[in-house]
Amino acid sequence: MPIETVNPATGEVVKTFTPHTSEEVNQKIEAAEEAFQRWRHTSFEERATYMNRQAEILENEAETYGRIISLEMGKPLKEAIAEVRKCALACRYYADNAADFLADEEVETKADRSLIAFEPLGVVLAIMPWNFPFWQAYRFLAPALMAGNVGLLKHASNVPQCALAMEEIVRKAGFPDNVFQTLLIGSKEVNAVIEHPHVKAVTLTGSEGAGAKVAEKAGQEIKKTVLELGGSDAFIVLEDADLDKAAETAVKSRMVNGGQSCIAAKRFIVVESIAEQFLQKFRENMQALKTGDPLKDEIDYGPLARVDLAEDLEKQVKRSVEQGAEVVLDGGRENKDSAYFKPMILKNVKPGMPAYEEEMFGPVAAVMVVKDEAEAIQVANDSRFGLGGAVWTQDKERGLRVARKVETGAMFVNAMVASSPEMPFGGIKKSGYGRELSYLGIREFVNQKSIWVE
Ligand SMILES: O=CCCC(=O)O
Repeated sequence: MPIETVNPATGEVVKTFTPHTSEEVNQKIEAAEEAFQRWRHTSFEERATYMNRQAEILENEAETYGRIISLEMGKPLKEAIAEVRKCALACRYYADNAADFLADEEVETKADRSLIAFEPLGVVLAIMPWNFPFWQAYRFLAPALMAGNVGLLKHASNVPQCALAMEEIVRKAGFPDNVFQTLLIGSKEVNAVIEHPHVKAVTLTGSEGAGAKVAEKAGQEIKKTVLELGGSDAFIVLEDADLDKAAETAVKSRMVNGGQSCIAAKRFIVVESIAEQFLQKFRENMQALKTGDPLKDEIDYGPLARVDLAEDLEKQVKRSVEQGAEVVLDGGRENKDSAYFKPMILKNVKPGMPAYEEEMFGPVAAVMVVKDEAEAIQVANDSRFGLGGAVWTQDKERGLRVARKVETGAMFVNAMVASSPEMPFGGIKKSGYGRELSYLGIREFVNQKSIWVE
């Protein structure tokens, strides 16, 4: 795919970029390694100073960067601004806590002294997606730099301006040269970067296919990976749920980022005694959403990020309907050249249908009616994915019990799944492995070293 900015709202090619040559990439890797040899010896205080300055830049210029996000991938400007502000939170969180998270841990053994030290690994490659082009990169960047690592970003080909903007923000914040650089390369060039001896680890957020390829290559090179892949989160509505709140949140959770979020609710598993009531509210709320120009304040969702993504979603819906899914809210695309896709709700979604088995990365909700809590848990777990999920019940203890039985990296009771700097983020099954955010995230790319003194 060419590296270019295409405005998904209009289809206009706004700017094209010349990819870095392999020689340029090698120079950047060498420069990253040189930067690492100095950066690893800086204090947490010094790193935190730059990180906090970076947070200020993100907060003060949230609209400027938000506009780049909206231009490149089509999310409403207000959501893009919120995304940039969330990055500032992650910067401040790790600026405040990294020293504690990575402090030596004394351990009682028969030695005179034994401890676990956490030391940076070196150059880490981050392969990031277009859906939250700032947030996904920052949740790597903030802990990685605070730990004393340096970063190389290979961003999705449709968000080069976002990638370059982040490099610029790091520079403006005063970080030393080359601690964070963007590589303008295609996915074919990634293997050579992973192979490079200076590159010590890889983190990828993206598709299952991309994750498998990167993990395979990194495995050959014996390099650590963290993979944050797809999700098909269950949204379980039990008979004692607050249905108004559940239906309102169901829409928010399906439509977050225009439906293009790995942790968006995708499978709505509803107990039969309240299914019709829930569905009616869900449908009404979904129908009320407004679309249009991403830069307009009054819209709720913009276009999908690319026309081919809208085409793929359309095909998944078509195949599901051919196999018996019932359309209870009709939507989809108005013309074949458009990336706009109106929300849809499908009912009677059954095993074997794309809406049941695959991730639907756009505004299509799959509804499954079940007889009780036990069947809801069974259906929720009948998925290749295991990223997040939600359960709705007014009995919090029951919610907690159900949450423990659903096989995912995160469960939310009476709330939509969302990431926050304090809580670990990541999945199980085909949703990947490893964790981002929290103290667990910063410990992924460090040498957890045992030191024994007699
Ligand atoms: O697409 C997945 C990440 C979404 C988020 O962290 O809010």
